[in-house]
Amino acid sequence: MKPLGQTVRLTGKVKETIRKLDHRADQEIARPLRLVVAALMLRNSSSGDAQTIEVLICQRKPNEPMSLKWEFPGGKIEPGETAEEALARELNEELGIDAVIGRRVAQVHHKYRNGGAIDLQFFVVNEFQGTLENKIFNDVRWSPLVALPEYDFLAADLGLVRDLADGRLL
Ligand SMILES: Nc1nc2c([nH]c(=O)n2[C@H]2C[C@H](O)[C@@H](COP(=O)(O)OP(=O)(O)OP(=O)(O)O)O2)c(=O)[nH]1
Repeated sequence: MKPLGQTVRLTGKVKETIRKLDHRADQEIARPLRLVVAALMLRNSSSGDAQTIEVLICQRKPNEPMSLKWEFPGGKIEPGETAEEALARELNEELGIDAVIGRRVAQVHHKYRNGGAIDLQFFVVNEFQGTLENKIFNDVRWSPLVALPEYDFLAADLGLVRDLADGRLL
């Protein structure tokens, strides 16, 4: 038996293997799958005879990660919450409204380049009480569905944005 405190010499290959394992463990601990919910808040707008469906979109602040990208209002599900409860809470915190959460229309799994993965569920919101207030965003706008691809959306949203603009989802 070696006495305690004696240094064990590791070969370069063993050191490399340990370094890789450590690195993988760090990533898994630091970056669990984030469960996120977001709202497709819809309204009808009419000009003349034409009816357009508009959706509420929000721009992230300049000092946040993924700054100035556009997204749909929402956020992470907290422990003990259902997806609908989490979304109602987020809409209240971000926009000051009491929303009626409608049907779930899409679910997206996305891996960001920094290694973070998200599971994103989208719910329709057609009804809410209260006055919309921008509490945390750089900008908040109603956009016609067809105009959504003009905005610089978060990568995880791009497929959904295309489907909404092409009339494939709603
Ligand atoms: N609300 C919302 N989040 C989205 C969308 N698309 C998308 O990739 N996300 C991501 C951005 C965030 O990483 C995460 C939402 O978490 P969050 O609302 O708590 O925002 P956050 O920036 O504080 O997140 P984090 O840095 O703490 O991870 O989901 C979207 O359309 N809406």
